[in-house]
Amino acid sequence: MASTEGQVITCKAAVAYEPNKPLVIEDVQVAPPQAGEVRIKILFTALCHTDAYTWSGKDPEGLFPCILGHEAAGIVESVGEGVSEVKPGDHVIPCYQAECRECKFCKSGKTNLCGKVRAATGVGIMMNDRKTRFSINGKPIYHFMGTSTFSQYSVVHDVSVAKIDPSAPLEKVCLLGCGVPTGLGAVWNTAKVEPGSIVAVFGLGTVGLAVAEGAKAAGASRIIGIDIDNNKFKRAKDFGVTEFINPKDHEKPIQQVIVDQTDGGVDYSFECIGNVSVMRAALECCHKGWGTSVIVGVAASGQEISTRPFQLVTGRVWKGTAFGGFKSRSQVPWLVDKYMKKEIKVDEYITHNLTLGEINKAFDLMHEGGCLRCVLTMH
Ligand SMILES: NC(=O)c1ccc[n+]([C@@H]2O[C@H](COP(=O)([O-])OP(=O)(O)OC[C@H]3O[C@@H](n4cnc5c(N)ncnc54)[C@H](O)[C@@H]3O)[C@@H](O)[C@H]2O)c1
Ligand SMILES: CCCCCCO
Ligand SMILES: [Zn+2]
Ligand SMILES: [Zn+2]
Repeated sequence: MASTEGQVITCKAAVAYEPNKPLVIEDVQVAPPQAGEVRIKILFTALCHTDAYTWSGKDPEGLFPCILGHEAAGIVESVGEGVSEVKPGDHVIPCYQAECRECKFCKSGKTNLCGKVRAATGVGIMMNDRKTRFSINGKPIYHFMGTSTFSQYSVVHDVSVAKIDPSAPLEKVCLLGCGVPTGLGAVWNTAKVEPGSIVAVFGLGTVGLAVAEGAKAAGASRIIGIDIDNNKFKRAKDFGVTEFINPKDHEKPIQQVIVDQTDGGVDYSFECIGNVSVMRAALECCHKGWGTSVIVGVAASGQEISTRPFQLVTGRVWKGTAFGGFKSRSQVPWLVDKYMKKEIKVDEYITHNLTLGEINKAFDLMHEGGCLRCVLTMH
């Protein structure tokens, strides 16, 4: 039993007090887990663009002050009443996409979404008492996405914790908390790309590269990478991209360029940016009759997509994905096992390693073209 069980833990955390203001490393109090909750010692966390999106203030669900972070790995410190699937000492990955296995969503067999704790995680609190477990000298600090991994300790719902192989390197598999599974799953679960398919990937960041890796594993015959930064192509080839198009090199709309180069359009396309104009292009570069476009990027609140209805009437399919359609508690352990068997990449997505104290520098790096994922050591 941890000596801290049942105690308030004071630890370091990066607090977002206001949109776009630097994160502040503070001594934060983390209350013990209540019923159905798990307190995790976060050892490693990566940064994702969705953290930056909320930090920017453009996310209506963004509440301040809060502790961001949702792509991490750690060890269970203590559990609340009724928690049976994890115990202190277990190696875990916190999951912003919960999996209760009891709600209408979990039982539908049609989605990886789960409704059990969303009403709380969407407003930065915990289900049990609708309060936060974080505070600074008595002042509450909101949770984020039910994970808040930019803290040395965090409290999450038990349905949002995936128990993983304890031999897996936490400084690597923390990436299996968001971006990499999202890209792989967009291909394997959401689109179900078949061997021989022609695939277009818009945006060659971590998510887009994971889409390319997933498409290669699915046997795609061509994987066309589209990015406005030419420097992305060289590295993208290592992930499976076979051709590269920079929209800036063409007068014609990018969807027309792709249609012309693929005898009528691609079988599958993936938007991995969060740009609603590109989402339209990604749909319209798909083949008439069957082409399917998957929206992965997170667009700013209030943004809307548009196309001519005839694009869909003539057979194109427009869909989206959250966490790549993976059921978190069930499939994150499977992804960790695939990594351990060298069947999927993780190391290759990590371009920088910093410490919690350097988190603002890490966010600056994230906005630089050369950064895919930066992993922070939390202790
Ligand atoms: N749906 C989900 O579950 C989920 C999960 C993780 C991330 N996301 C979202 O996916 C998106 C991508 O994440 P990421 O970490 O790979 O981001 P990233 O910023 O690292 O990559 C985006 C890439 O798009 C390129 N780009 C920008 N504008 C472009 C344009 N107009 N045309 C072509 N290329 C363009 C950039 O050069 C960059 O290479 C983000 O919006 C993120 O919030 C969604
Ligand atoms: C729930 C869909 C969006 C999650 C984005 C995580 O980066
Ligand atoms: Zn993310
Ligand atoms: Zn559920």
